[in-house]
Order: sequence, then C-alpha cells, then structure tokens
Amino acid sequence: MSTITAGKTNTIKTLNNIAEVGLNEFKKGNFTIDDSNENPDAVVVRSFNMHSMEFGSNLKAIARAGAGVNNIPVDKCTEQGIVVFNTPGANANAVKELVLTSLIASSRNLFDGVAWAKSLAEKTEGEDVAKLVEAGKKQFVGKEIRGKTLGVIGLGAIGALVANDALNLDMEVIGYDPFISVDTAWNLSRNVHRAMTIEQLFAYSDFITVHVPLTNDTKGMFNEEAFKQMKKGVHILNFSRDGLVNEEDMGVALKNGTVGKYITDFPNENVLKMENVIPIPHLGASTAESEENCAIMASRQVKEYLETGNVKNSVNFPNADLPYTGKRRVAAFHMNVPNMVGQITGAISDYHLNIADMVNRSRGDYAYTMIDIDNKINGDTIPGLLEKIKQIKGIISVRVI
Ligand SMILES: NC(=O)c1ccc[n+]([C@@H]2O[C@H](COP(=O)([O-])OP(=O)(O)OC[C@H]3O[C@@H](n4cnc5c(N)ncnc54)[C@H](O)[C@@H]3O)[C@@H](O)[C@H]2O)c1
Ligand SMILES: O=C(O)CC[C@@H](O)C(=O)O
Repeated sequence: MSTITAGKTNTIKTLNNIAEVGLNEFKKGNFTIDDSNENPDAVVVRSFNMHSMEFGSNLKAIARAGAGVNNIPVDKCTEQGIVVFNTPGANANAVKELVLTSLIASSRNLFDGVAWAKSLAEKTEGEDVAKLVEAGKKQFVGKEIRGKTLGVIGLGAIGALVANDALNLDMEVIGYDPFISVDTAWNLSRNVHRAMTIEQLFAYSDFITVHVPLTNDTKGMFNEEAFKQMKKGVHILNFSRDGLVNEEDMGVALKNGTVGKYITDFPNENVLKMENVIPIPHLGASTAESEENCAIMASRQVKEYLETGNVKNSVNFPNADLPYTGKRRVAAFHMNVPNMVGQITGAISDYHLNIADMVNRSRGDYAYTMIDIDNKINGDTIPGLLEKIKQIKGIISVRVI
C-alpha cells in the first residue's frame, strides 16, 4: 500500500456504538464519519468480530475502543501495514468495580437471593411475603470475604487495580504475572504476595479472578489440570474472555463442586445451561465513563496517526513519536532487517530532497520509519517517490503525509 494523505479528507467508519464525545474528536480536522463507506481510512470498533472482513486498499488504522483485540485479525493487519490500536487502562476502573461487586455478591449468594425474593410476587401476597422472606433467607447464608485469599492472574491495568482494592477489603491477595510491566509493578501494593507459579496461586486461592488477554498461550488455561490444583469450592471470576476456560472441564468441575461458582462476563449457550454459573451480559466496561474514556483515546490515536504518522498504543507496530512541524513526512512500515533506513533515505536523496528529521523504531520483526523532508516537494514528485520506496524489499506500506 502506498498513499498520499496530506490535505485529503479521511473517512472513519465505526462498527459498534462509539461514545459521541470520542467521535467529536474527528470534528477538529479533515475527517468524515461514514459507516456505510466500504473503503474507509480507519475503523473504530469495540467488540465487533472483524475476522471475516476484507479490508479495502485505503484502510490504514483500526482502533479498538477497549483492551482486548481478539476480535481483530491482528496478524493480517500487520501483513497489510494496518496499525491496530487499543486503549490501555481506559476501561480498567469500570471492570475493577464490577469484579469486586461480583466477588462480594457471589460470596453472599446475592444473585440467587434477589431472584428468589422477586419470585415471591407470583407465590404469595400481603404480610405472607415478609414471613416467607424470614423463613427462606437461610438458603442464602453467605461468607464474608475478609481474610479470604483472592488469586489475581494477570496484573495489568485491571488486575493491579483489583489486587490493590481487594487488600483494602481485608483480603489476602496473591498475584501471578510472569510478564508484568515495570509501570504496573510500581503501582502494585507491596502487600500483594507474588506467586512464582500459577499452581501456587491455584493452591492458596478461595477466589480466582483472571485478567489476561486471550491468546494462543492463554486459551483454555482453566482446564481439568488447573481445576485439580484448586481449593474445593473456589469461586472463579472471568471478566477477560470466554476462551480462557475449557467449558467442558468447567461443567464437570461445577457439577462435582470443585468450582463453587463461575462468574462470567461472557455467557454462551454452554455455560448458561450449567448450575452455579453467574452470567453477566458483558457489562465489565459498560459505564458511561469508561465508554467515553475509550472512545476519546481511540479517536485521538487514530486522528494523530492519520494526520501526523505518530503511533501511540499500537498492538502490532512500534510506537513512534516525531514532533510534527507540518513539513512533508514519509512514513513507512517495514521489516526489521538491516539497511532499510539506508535504502529509504537513498530513495529520498535520489529526488534531491533533504532530510530535516527522522525516527526509526522496531518491535520484533517489524519497524517503522518516519522522515521529515526539508524542501517543499512538488506534488508531481510524490507518486514516483512513493513507488520507489515501495519497490524496496521489506517495505510493507508507505505514506507521504
Ligand atoms: N469484561 C470487559 O468488559 C473487559 C474490559 C476490559 C478488558 N477486558 C479483558 O481483560 C483483559 C485484560 O485487560 P487489561 O486492561 O488488564 O490488560 P493489560 O494488558 O493491562 O494486562 C494484561 C496482563 O496480563 C498479563 N499476562 C499475559 N499473559 C499472561 C499469563 N499467561 N499469565 C499471567 N499473566 C499474563 C500481562 O503481562 C499483563 O500484565 C483484556 O485483554 C480483555 O480481554 C474485558
Ligand atoms: O466494548 C466493550 O463494552 C467491552 C470492552 C472489553 O471487552 C475490552 O476488552 O476492553
């Protein structure tokens, strides 16, 4: 893909309901929002499954207004030079609040108790209601969470908030995250015990909450082998993704009491049929505040990328920031192999253009180079320059902004 974007109106398509305050960001620039466009410059999405979508030749960016990107074919995007963004931390507080609510509510049998109380309306009336309430409440005697152990798997934006606040509720907290980032580690209370292995966490926890992305490595991590190592009657909270749980094994564990309750934000046909499941209709991030935070962050990231080439919070390409001065900028995604920068700058100097500034960043197999040109470029020159850079082996996509 090679494109010239300066001065052009960029089309944004949304695939889910995106908070208006976020989309308003696009009013400050050369953008139109057109959900019927088949070949937009960028897409803003929440949970819409994009795996079977074909991407048009204009598509340069997909922004996930949220954390999980398992609904986006990230590898295909990388091959096509499409940047995928997410909004780290923007909905973490919303999820944390619902996790802690569900933790307490499940321990106190609140969901069953409330459903039972509502059902009394059909069975009786008048003063008998209060009598039945007092007689029936013993079925719902719960347990306090104080002093119990919460295991938190994944100590990223959400997991760290949950772990810290559970300590404030007088729980013991044990955390497991072999890939914890330095930033999160700084924010985590020193009173969170560190599990060196996931088995340690399984063995000690009365409640387990999981906050990891769904990947090939984490898929089905809650399986028969894992359940065997847990305390009998453990409550498992899954506000991450349904694919983390082997549902057949979960069905067995719920039946034989190994798992006392399974609280999931991702109900499906299978789990809805199981006893002791508390199904929540994917409400983790459904607060006005979180939807607005995510929409603003996603829109700003897309807008900045289309207008300046700067990349912030990409999940597939390196982040890169070169202060934008309004000069013509060549922005190229390419393989992370030797001499790419030399070849790109060589192509630029073939057109007798002088380089004002540049940045090159790499991430695994991929890299990103932005080069600002000092001279005014004649518009007729750009297609030739783009074509020349595109011919370099290892270039994935290139734009002149
Ligand atoms: N229910 C909802 O509405 C909702 C909202 C936001 C996020 N989510 C889900 O929650 C997940 C976590 O969100 P987040 O914002 O905390 O993400 P995050 O990227 O900040 O944190 C994820 C953490 O998981 C850790 N991790 C990865 N693999 C691991 C493994 N095998 N074992 C232990 N730790 C591992 C990472 O090191 C990281 O610290 C998202 O990927 C998404 O699927 C759901
Ligand atoms: O958009 C939502 O409501 C859910 C988002 C959530 O699943 C996420 O991964 O951020």
